[in-house]
Amino acid sequence: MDAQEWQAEQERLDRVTEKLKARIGELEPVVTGLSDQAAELRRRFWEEVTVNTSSDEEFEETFYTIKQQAAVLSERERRHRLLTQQWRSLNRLLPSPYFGRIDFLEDGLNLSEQIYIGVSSFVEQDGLHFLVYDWRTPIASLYYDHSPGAASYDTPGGRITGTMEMKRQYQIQHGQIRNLFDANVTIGDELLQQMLSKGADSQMKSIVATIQKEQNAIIRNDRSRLLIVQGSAGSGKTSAALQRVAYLLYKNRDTLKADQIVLFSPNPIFNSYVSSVLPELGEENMQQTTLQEYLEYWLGSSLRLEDPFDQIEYVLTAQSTLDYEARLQGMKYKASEAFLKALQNYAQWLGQEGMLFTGIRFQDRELISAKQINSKFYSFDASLRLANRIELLKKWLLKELSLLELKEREASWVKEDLHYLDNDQYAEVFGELHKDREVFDIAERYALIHEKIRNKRREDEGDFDYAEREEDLLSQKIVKVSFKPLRQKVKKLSFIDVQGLYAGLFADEAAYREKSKEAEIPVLWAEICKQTKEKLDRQELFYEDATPYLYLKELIEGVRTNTEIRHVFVDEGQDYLMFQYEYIKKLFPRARMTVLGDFGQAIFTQSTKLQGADSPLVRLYGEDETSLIRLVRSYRSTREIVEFTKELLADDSEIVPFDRSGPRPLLVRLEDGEKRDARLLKDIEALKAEGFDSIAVITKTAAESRTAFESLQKQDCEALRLITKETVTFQKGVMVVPVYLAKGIEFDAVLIYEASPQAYGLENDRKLLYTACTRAMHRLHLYSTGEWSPFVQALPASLYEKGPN
Ligand SMILES: Nc1ncnc2c1ncn2[C@@H]1O[C@H](COP(=O)(O)OP(=O)(O)OP(=O)(O)O)[C@@H](O)[C@H]1O
Repeated sequence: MDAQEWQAEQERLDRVTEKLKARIGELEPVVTGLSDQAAELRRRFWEEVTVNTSSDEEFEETFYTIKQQAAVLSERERRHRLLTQQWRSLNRLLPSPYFGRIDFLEDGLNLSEQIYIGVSSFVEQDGLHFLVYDWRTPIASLYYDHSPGAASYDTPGGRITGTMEMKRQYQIQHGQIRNLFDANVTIGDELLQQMLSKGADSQMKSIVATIQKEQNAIIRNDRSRLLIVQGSAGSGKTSAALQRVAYLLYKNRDTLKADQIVLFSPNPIFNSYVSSVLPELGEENMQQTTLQEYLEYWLGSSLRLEDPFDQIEYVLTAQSTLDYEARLQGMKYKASEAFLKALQNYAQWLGQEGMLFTGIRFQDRELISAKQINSKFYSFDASLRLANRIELLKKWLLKELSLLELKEREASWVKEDLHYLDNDQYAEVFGELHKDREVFDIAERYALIHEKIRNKRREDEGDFDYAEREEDLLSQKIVKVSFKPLRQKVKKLSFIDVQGLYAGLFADEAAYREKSKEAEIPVLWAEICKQTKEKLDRQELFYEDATPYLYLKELIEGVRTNTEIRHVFVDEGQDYLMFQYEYIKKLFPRARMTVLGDFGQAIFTQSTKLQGADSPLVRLYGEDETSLIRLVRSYRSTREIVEFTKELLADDSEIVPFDRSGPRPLLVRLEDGEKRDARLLKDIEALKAEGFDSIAVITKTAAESRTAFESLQKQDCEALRLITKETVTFQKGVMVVPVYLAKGIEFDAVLIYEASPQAYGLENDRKLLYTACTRAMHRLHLYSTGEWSPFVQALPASLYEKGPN
């Protein structure tokens, strides 16, 4: 770029910066002023209103003044919100107002427009000229989708075609241009190079300046009900998902609020890792949760749910015994479509017989027995759905409770209780007996007049039957309060013994066949039954039982839904079962779904393929409503690391490294654990000295993490952290972490603690090792105290260096 051109750009930047400053300066007093005004207005609300009710006209006038005052206040508050938002986004623009420019000549026009793109828009005072365009505007997609030449973009009014004459990128800091690139093919590899060669951070960064074309397609996809993104490790799935949230919030800003979007994350630490991207883009965070949290919420507190991390820990660490085999078979079966069908058949069977209820008890007495409930239930029209009959049953129970409550008022314990009431309860009843005495002066005056007009006195404690009425009311209250929990239980449908019903499926094989009409029963069914029941007897639930349990519950009780949510994002989507997708779909009937995942990283026992003809996910909403986007470029790791990790996968997954170079992965074999730890610590020190400050020692399991942590600590490793499933915030530093908790996160350097066949020997371990290694951005080391894992042994020697011991 010649100096003159650079100079011209800097001058333009200076002009924009000046205008930004001026606008911020203008807004500042207005923003603070408006805020003070609104507060003042709220404080003095009643002073501005003269309440006069002496005549109808006065009354009406008072009413209108109040309404007017409220409208003024709400308008001030709205204006304040808008201006504050504007003021904030201008402040965000100030240090670096834009990152891109395109010159676009629209067909049919003879003058090309210079379009500068930044994190939000900045318009001249005239309201017509955009000094900066928000990256989410339709025209800005030119920047992401095209290189100079013929180009087009879509607007709500149709497609605009033309010619892109130039595409330029900027790195601006504190109002100074640090770098300028004229890009001709994709969005400047050079800028991307610079971004990617930086160190890992404790928080994910926004990528708006360098979004790639295929990522832009994900971000702006508006068509499908279900968008599936299958992308290799480090291809920017999570990044694209977060920018997509920002895009949706911008595009639908009048109708969509951040809390109408939910992101399902793989673990709590990931939540913390991604939580700053949207605020950085000036948007509020969407709701973030884990499926576990959701399942626990809907299960209620009666059952303790195993979490997926304990489940995977069991799978990875337990010995191969009959119990273990049965559990694995159980997990597989309980995730299958056959089991889903079995539950549906079971629900049908329950329509005819076998429902289980718990009686309604009160003070050691059975008010309504389970048998009564049962016969009432089966007295309803058998053609009605289970859930509808349950609804009728609930209504009936509430009615019965009202009748019983009425009777209960006469019970001797109620009379007893009357003597022990406190003053507050009396005061409450007094208030109720005098409830037609108004609190406000105006209203009381009105009531007095009314009394005179109707010539009817209001009731009073002077009345002869006051004491009797007081006692009645108090008794009524006492019983009502005692019955309240019963009513609540009925409303929550706790009279259905769902736990018993679920356990009932696991009685014995013959019963199961009858209830579920299932023909193919797992070989170790007896063992599976025993395990499931034992767990339930302890008021616990295996993780694999959680979704089927809730599914059965909903078949009986009716589906619970959340109609507020409009967009659901599922990250690490390969780790969810079809059962769980069905559940999420039902839970959020008005939402569109975006599922992001990588089958190469499917480390849980059961997983869902996201693409291909055999992907069950496509059946969720049907092919017509589903789009699939594949990402194959990997941005996280250096070329050498990607080439190494790619070979770890047995299939021919297409994974293309971004061309950023670094040292080849290092393999270090040591005689024993002690030597390995010493070597590892030395390497950590060397990596720190090189400037890397996010270093992870990755183990296969949590148990191994703990051992590694303790033994490394003994050797005096400073500030080492152990990451467990309880860890909720992600910080930079040196840490020991089991691979399944490092999902979705990245580190400058990754050290695989033990890459021997004992750790990664079975076919199931392949993806674990792959997932662990793909967390590395710049350096990857593998250590072993024995042989190398067969997956490492199979790699061509040209892909790695062998370290000195
Ligand atoms: N267009 C881009 N510009 C700059 N950086 C990018 C871009 N796309 C991805 N990256 C970077 O690549 C890294 C990986 O991105 P991200 O975590 O979104 O990938 P992922 O596909 O979700 O990975 P994984 O499945 O392995 O967890 C991040 O550091 C991200 O900032």
